[in-house]
Amino acid sequence: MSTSAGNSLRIALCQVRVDPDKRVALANAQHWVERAVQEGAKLVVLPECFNCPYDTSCFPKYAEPLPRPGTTAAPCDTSVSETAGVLQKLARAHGIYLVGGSVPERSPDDQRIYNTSLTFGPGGELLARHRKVHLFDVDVPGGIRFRESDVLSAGDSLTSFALRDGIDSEPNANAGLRVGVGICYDIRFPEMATAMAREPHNAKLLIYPGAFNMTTGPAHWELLIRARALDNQVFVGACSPARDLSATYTAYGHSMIASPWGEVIARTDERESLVVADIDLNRLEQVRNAIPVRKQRRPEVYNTAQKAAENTAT
Ligand SMILES: O=C(O)CCC(=O)C(=O)O
Repeated sequence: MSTSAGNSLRIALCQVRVDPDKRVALANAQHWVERAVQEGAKLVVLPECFNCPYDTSCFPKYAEPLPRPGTTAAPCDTSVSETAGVLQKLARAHGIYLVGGSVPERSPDDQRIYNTSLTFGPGGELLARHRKVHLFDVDVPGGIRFRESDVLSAGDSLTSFALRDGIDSEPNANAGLRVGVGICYDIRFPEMATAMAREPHNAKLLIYPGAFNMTTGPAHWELLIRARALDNQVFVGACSPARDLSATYTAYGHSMIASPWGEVIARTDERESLVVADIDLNRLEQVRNAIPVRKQRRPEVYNTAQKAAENTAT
């Protein structure tokens, strides 16, 4: 069966276990990406911090300098970034789009550390680099306290990439489809998803490598994924690490994909596993035509600062 035919694209989320040994974690990620390829996936996703324990004390130690888009026509220098080299090789060997979860990045420019996602295309080209925009600084009494900003710096831009023609030398009906990328806590910010779903990005699929926890996961993970899908009428895929009770931070798991109708079309539990779904763009158009909220917006009403000024003036 063709998996990028018609108006449909097969995507897979790899809910992998993160081993504290980076080499083992990379080998395990490779194993699961290859399983996703066997399932016919053309766009494959890894979770947040898939090569490093999600722990601020680990980020500086695991951080690598990463390439920027436009600088990797040649193979990534694996002596500089082992992780980028592995991701690039996998994308090229299998002719897939690979959203490489996220990893701690040490910027060669300012030595700051970012939580960064690299996306490679089917030719091994680096298509996108997203630095997490919203850092996870929270304090939930009796639940979880975490402060990414103790060691991480925040990115300052939105990220999307487009699928090109000719995956596997087949004409790709999804050429031009734009995919937006955010990282974990970024999903809590509706304006960010909406900005990616509007021009000039016009993303129809939003991907969030994430690692919710045992306090906020059960409460908010599915709700946020479905909400971002429904309010923007887009597909949303959110990919978590598998739950590991021996880790200092226990990931919730439950990677899932939601449709523009706001329903979950594929999901898993907390174990190491794959989530596979066909993203049907005809379905997206049906939803947008049936309930045309994107055309019915009234931004002039929502601009409350301007409204207040107008009311004062009259
Ligand atoms: O928003 C949440 O509850 C979890 C966010 C998180 O774990 C992260 O940003 O890494």
